[in-house]
Amino acid sequence: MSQTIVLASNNAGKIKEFNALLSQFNFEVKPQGDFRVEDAEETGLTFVENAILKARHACEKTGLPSLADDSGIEVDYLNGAPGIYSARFAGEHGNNEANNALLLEKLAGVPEAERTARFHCVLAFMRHKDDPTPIIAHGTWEGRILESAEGVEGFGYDPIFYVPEKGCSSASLPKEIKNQLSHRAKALAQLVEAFQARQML
Ligand SMILES: O=c1nc[nH]c2c1ncn2[C@H]1C[C@H](O)[C@@H](COP(=O)(O)OP(=O)(O)OP(=O)(O)O)O1
Ligand SMILES: [Mg+2]
Repeated sequence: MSQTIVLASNNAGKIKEFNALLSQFNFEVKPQGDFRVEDAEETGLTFVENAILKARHACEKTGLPSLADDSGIEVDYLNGAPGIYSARFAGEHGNNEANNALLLEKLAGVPEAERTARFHCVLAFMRHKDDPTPIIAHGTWEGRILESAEGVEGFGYDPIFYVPEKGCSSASLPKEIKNQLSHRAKALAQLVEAFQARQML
């Protein structure tokens, strides 16, 4: 019998990646949209708080265990912005084109060496809405911000995120490669270790 886990996200790009990344496990992972769960309010001041808020909200609405992802990009030249506000950087939540355009504009004329950035992904797994010990995992992916968009794969900031180890943007990588290298892949590997330590796998 496979256990159902709700994926506490309404982001289609993330949901696709999780489907691929989680296919090796014996869980049935269903996006919260299947249960008509709407976005939780992301009022936290850290990725960790927001991930817990989202996971708790999905547990509350469905009565099932849930996994949430709060992620974003930290740009050194902007002292860490957009960070936890990545999805709403240009104002409208989830407008990737506007977010990318604003980030390129803020970095106009900034030399390559000062364009360093990293993606963060924090995962929170909760067994139920009152779970006092959510499992938290965190992965990062180092790169820098390009001067213009490149590539059509992925989502969000992928077209303007340069991956030094591959010499191209993350939107130019086949999804299998992104899923080996990304902040999300690393966080998930950490989550799996925590599941193993708790004898959940
Ligand atoms: O691999 C990635 N490649 C490109 N961009 C990415 C990635 N991972 C996160 N990001 C960006 C997208 C969004 O601007 C923000 C996440 O915001 P975040 O609130 O966690 O997600 P969201 O509101 O889109 O969906 P939801 O909260 O329903 O999971 O960081
Ligand atoms: Mg969100």
